[in-house]
Formats: sequence, structure tokens, C-alpha cells
Amino acid sequence: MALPGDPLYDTAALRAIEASALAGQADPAILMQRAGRAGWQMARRCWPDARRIAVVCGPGNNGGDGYVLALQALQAGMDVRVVRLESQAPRTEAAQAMCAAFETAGGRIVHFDGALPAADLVIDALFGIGLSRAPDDATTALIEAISGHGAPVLALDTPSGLSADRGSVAGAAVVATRTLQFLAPQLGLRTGDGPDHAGALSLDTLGIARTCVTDARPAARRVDTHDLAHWLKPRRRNAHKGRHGRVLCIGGDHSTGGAVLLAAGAALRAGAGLVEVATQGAHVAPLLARWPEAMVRRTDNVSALAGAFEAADVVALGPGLGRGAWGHTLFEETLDAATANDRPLVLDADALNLLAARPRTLPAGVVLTPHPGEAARLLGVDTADIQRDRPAAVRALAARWNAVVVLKGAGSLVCAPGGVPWLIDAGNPGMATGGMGDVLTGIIAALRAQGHGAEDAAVCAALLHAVAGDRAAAQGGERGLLPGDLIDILRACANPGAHA
Ligand SMILES: NC(=O)C1=CN([C@@H]2O[C@H](COP(=O)(O)OP(=O)(O)OC[C@H]3O[C@@H](n4cnc5c(N)ncnc54)[C@H](O)[C@@H]3O)[C@@H](O)[C@H]2O)[C@@H](O)CC1
Ligand SMILES: Nc1ncnc2c1ncn2[C@@H]1O[C@H](COP(=O)(O)OP(=O)(O)O)[C@@H](O)[C@H]1O
Ligand SMILES: [K+]
Repeated sequence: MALPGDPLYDTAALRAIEASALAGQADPAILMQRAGRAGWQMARRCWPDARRIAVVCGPGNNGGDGYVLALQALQAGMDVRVVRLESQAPRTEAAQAMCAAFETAGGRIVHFDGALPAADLVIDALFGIGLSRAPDDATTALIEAISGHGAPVLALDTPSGLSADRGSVAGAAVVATRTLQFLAPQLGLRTGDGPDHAGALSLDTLGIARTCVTDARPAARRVDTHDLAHWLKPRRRNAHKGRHGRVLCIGGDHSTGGAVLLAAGAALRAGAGLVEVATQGAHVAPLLARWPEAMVRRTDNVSALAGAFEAADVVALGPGLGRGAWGHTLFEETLDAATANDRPLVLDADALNLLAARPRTLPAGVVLTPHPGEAARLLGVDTADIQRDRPAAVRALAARWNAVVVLKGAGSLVCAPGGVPWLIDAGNPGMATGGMGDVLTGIIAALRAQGHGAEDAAVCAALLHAVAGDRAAAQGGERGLLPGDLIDILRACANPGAHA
């Protein structure tokens, strides 16, 4: 069956796509010409009333695209200014030719003196995929002037300063209203800092042959709400609860009992056949009051769980587990028992912190769900290192722990060992609320219990979680969104047809 979703690319792949598109072309500037024209058409379509256009051009071919756009705007009768740093005259032959054509047509170029001219639209053609270092002070001032101008900003290819590969900003990056990508979509615009800087996304393939793109190696596959149906098929009419698996959720030390309650509720709403919870005695009654469908038992150690362990199809360990003696004991014993009983595991929250502190070989088929802080502990680096290059981090985590990893946060990434990451193109900052991750853990466990493999369950669950977050936010707004709101809406999202 065809893979769901659409490929996203990194800079190396985009360079290969460009080279293959240009092979045999008589005019090496043909793509630059098309890119600048596409930029101007997009500007006209989105901002038809804009008359004064400021085009900020950098020293490379992204600047070249800007000069082409500026010439198009000039020829359309607009009031156009190209703005650049004195030190950033065009350096490539193609960009120099486009700059010369603009000047020959009477176009005006001004050096940046701390402020951009008055304009109805600012074009960001400073850097594209060729960004190679953090901007210096003068360039930072120019970037800040673009973002702070007040007029809408159309970024050509990439918002300048954002890494198209990593989705991170070293220093400063343009905050664009819209970004028009060229040739093929970039991974870095969709994760980490990408969405905050890129604004609305468009793509122009510049008329190249499809095979130039399909021959390139994707850096990730993007999935969104339309892809849920790939995994969430209608149930067989002859189904019974035994077919939909039994989830055992372990966690909820004193003071964090709500975490395992949320995981259990999410597992139920994501369609697990049976959900059992092992937690501290004090949490048994409240958990049963909220979810009478769950089977709840007080647990001091795993031997108290022997029967439950054998019956479970998947074990979710971590929500509210804590790092005290209780959590330590359950962590070690659960991993031993899961290995001995060959039970699929989902590890989250303090189970990840305990794993980082006491590394051990994991059994096959484990799913880890770190947020960037937990991911940093699992790799022995800082959180900033994870966020600097989320795609590399998720690949490294999957390889280091031989597990499927969900790296959470804006533009969550899911990766199996040696695989191409999946980019979850859904979710919103309303989900940055305590307990949201516990809901995800419950969903993954439920899908695993319903027969999905580790990678399928992780991708589908991360997508379902994010789609539910978007639906809940659409109903009541992002601020104040609670994990319980997601659980309430999960059923509507988890059934084919409900998410058309
Ligand atoms: N790759 C492609 O397929 C196509 C590329 N085109 C455009 O060309 C762009 C790539 O062009 P380039 O490879 O010339 O790269 P860029 O124009 O993105 O930037 C490279 C230039 O900026 C300088 N530079 C990089 N980081 C800097 C920093 N922090 N401070 C100051 N200077 C810095 C480099 O020394 C170099 O001169 C694409 O993003 C796109 O806009 C289009 O013309 C059409 C097709
Ligand atoms: N800005 C955001 N955009 C999209 N999703 C987000 C954002 N912030 C958080 N989330 C999602 O919300 C969940 C938060 O999980 P986590 O940080 O583990 O919270 P907790 O430990 O409190 O349960 C993750 O699935 C994450 O991807
Ligand atoms: K740009």
C-alpha cells in the first residue's frame, strides 16, 4: 500500500533537485527567473492593493530571485525599492545578471541605513537555503527591520535566518506573513521555530519535471488530518472487546495521580478493548469514579501485577510515575517483566527520565515519547541542542534506544530506527498544558493494543492527538485548552468519516 502523507526535503535534497532540473538546460538562470516571477504573481494575488514594494536582497541566489521580482514589479508600474546591505551586493553570476537587468530598467537600489523605506509589502529575499551561519549585527538589524516593518512580509523560499533543514534560528530570523517555497517543500518550515517564522506556506515547483523531485530522498513525510483514515479503518462488524486489546497503564505516584487517569481515559476513548490501571492506593477510588470502565488496582510492585501483566497486550509506563522509590521499583520491574513476557511498551515522562539515568537495553517494539527536555536527558545533551536540530535529534534517539520515538512539541516528529521521520502537521500551542503528553501515551497504547505496529501506532496516535487538539481549539480557543477537552473529542476524531 502507498505510504500516507507527502515528502518534505532538506537542503541537500533541494540542491539535488535543482541540479537534476538544470541538467541539459541552456540557461542556468531559468529557475531564478521563474522563482522571481512566481514571487511577483503570489504578491499580486495576496496583496492586490500594494503599490509600494520594498525588496530586501541578499548576496546569493535568493537575492537573485528578489531582483527578478523587483523587475517584474517595476514593469507592472509599482513603486519599487531594492534594499540591501552595502556588503551584500550580489555574488553569484546569475544574481549579478538579474541585478543588472533591474538597474538597466531604471530600478533603484538603496543601502540599508537602519530603516526600511515606507512600503505596502516587504519581500524577504535575503537568504534562502544557502544560510550558512548566524547573521552578524548588521544583518540582524536588517532582519529585525523586515519583521518589524509593519507591512506584510512575503519570504521567498525560506524566511531569512531560519534553517530550512533544522527548523531552528541561530540569532535572528524574519517573521514572514507568507513563505513561497520553490521546487519542493522544506522540512525546516514545519517544525520547531519554522511555523512561527514562515507564516502561511505556499509552494511553486517552477515547472520542473516531477521525477526531479520523486528521485530525491525525502527528509521526512508530512501527515495531516486527511491521513488518519489510512490507519483508522472501520471496525469489523463481528468485533468483540478481545480483538481491541488490553492496555495496562502503570503510574500515578502520590501527587501525580491525574497523569495516569488521563492516560487511561485517552486509551479508552482511542478504542482499547480493555484498560487496566496500576497505581497508588489513594488513586483507585477517584480513577474509578471518573472511568468506571477501567479496571484499577493498587500496586506496590510488579509481583502485585502478575496476572495483569500476562493478560496485557501493551503496557504504558510513566505518566505520573515519579522518581521516588515507588517509581524506581516499578520502572525496573516493569522493564524486566515486559522483556520476559515480550510485551510491547510505551514509555513516557518519568519512565524516560529513569531510563536516561539508568540506561538499559530495551526490548523490541518500544515507543518512547519524550518532550525536548526528556529527549535531551536521553541523549545526554541540552534541551537547546535538541531544538537546534529536531530532525537529527529524533533520528539519533531512535538509533540510540533502538525504539520508535515521538519527539513532541510544535511539529512533532516520529521516527523508527534507521527510518525517515514523520512530521505531524497538526497541533497547536493550546496543547502546551500539563497532562497533554499523558493523553498521547494512552492513545499510542490503545492503537498498539488494537494491532498496529510500533511505528504505525506512534504516527497515527501523534496525529490523532494533534487533530483532536486542533478540533478542541477550534471550538473554544487555544488558551485554556485542557487534556480532558482532547479526551472528550477523541472519539469523534478516531472514527473514519468523522474527520473528513
Ligand atoms: N536551489 C534551487 O533549486 C533554486 C534556488 N533558487 C534560490 O536560490 C536560493 C539559494 O541560493 P544560494 O545557494 O546562493 O544561497 P542564499 O541566497 O540563500 O544565501 C547564500 C549567500 O548568503 C551568504 N550567507 C549565508 N549565510 C549568511 C549569513 N548568516 N550572513 C551573511 N551572509 C550569509 C553566503 O555566503 C552566500 O553568499 C534558494 O533559497 C532560492 O531562493 C531559485 O533561484 C531557484 C531554484
Ligand atoms: N506549540 C505546540 N504545538 C503543537 N503541539 C504542542 C505544542 N506544545 C505542546 N504540544 C503537544 O502537547 C503535548 C505535550 O506533552 P508533554 O510536554 O509531555 O506534556 P505533559 O508532560 O505535561 O503531559 C505533546 O504531544 C506536544 O507535541
Ligand atoms: K528569504
